[in-house]
Amino acid sequence: MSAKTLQDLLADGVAGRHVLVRSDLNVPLDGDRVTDDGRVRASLPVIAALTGAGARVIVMAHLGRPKGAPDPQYSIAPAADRLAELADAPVTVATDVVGDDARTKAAALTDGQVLVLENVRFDPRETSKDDDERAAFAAELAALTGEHGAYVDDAFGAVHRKHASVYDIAAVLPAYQGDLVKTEVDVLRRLTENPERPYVVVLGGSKVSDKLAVIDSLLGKADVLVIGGGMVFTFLAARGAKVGASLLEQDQLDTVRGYLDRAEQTGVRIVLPTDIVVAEAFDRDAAHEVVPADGIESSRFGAAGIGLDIGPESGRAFADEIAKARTVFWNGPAGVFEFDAFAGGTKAIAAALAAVTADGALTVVGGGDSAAAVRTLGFPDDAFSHISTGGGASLEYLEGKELPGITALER
Ligand SMILES: Nc1ncnc2c1ncn2[C@@H]1O[C@H](COP(=O)(O)OP(=O)(O)O)[C@@H](O)[C@H]1O
Ligand SMILES: O=C(OP(=O)(O)O)[C@H](O)COP(=O)(O)O
Repeated sequence: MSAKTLQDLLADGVAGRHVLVRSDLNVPLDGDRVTDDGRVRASLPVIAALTGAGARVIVMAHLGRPKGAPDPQYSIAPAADRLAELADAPVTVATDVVGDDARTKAAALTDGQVLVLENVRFDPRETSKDDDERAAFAAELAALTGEHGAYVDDAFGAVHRKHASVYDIAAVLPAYQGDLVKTEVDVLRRLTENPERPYVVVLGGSKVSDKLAVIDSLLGKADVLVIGGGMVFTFLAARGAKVGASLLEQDQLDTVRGYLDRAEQTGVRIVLPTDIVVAEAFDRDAAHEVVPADGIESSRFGAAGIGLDIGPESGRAFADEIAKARTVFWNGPAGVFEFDAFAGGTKAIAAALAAVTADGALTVVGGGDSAAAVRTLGFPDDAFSHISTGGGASLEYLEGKELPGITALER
């Protein structure tokens, strides 16, 4: 069965009804300053369509990965405040998720107003592996909508999560797909259905354990896998290099060796960096130097050195690969781009992607931080064919995996 859409909900009529909208407001912060508001902006059209039709909108979203309890550094408030600045409708913010404040403010909503709940991950049941716990939390979220509530999933970046506010809630309330999810899926479908070749996938970032598994399936789909970011060190270590204090998934070494072997057998090229920018510490002003990728511990920082970017030679080699592509998907910055000294690799990739886009290739940049990276490095959104709000979600879609947030709507 195909999912009902926002248009179906609008046609049913929403005036006076409470509508729970799951948005992805997981924005990068510097203290309580939003450094890239792309996800907030992407969530606005659905909220505006609903408020414009007289709905009482309750937005639920997560921010970061708190440990299932309130934690001020992960408060949704900065993202919600940004939403309040950008939205055409009046926006209030609750100080809890399903507690007294949320219930009181939800009940007080009038037509066309918006309430943003505190970070849904402040409640441990949101991400629980226990179906009953998640269902109980979903029921409490649904109860905020009173009698004729509805649910809209517009959080593309979180559709790969089997969480209460993404998955279980769709079994409690009439559920509809938001336009953002629909648009994202429509673009990604073009990458899975007969992509023009060469098809290059560029991976990086820090959610290494989440994203390593994707490589297995991409080996059957892409022609070239270009790997940078925190993911690189598990590959370098799998080939026998010492990686100092860099990010390393020790228990994935055998898996990665398997990927390298399979790539060789199947003729897919895995392109790894040949040089690395190694730093004394994970810090904006840390001393740093460029060393060969197989000699990370040969820097003056020895085994304490941390690889925070690919080196300039690797940046050029990655750009060359991208220049030959007709289809490119990129998720995950090549280095810690938030610090100028370690943004070179990400910049080289972004520039190569922009050039090949201008040359007619289909290019998709996916992920909260990847999108933030290209914007903070000064690339306009139209330098790429599409900037997706979801990194892990896009990758799992490209893998052909079932996405709980999408199947829940099709039930
Ligand atoms: N070598 C590295 N070591 C540690 N962190 C890294 C490294 N390279 C990139 N990163 C970090 O990865 C983060 C983004 O990763 P991720 O969340 O996986 O990407 P996205 O949000 O685009 O899916 C950035 O904050 C960046 O600083
Ligand atoms: O930032 C997100 O994903 P992304 O970094 O893969 O783009 C989404 O908000 C999901 O967050 P999560 O990976 O903590 O579940």
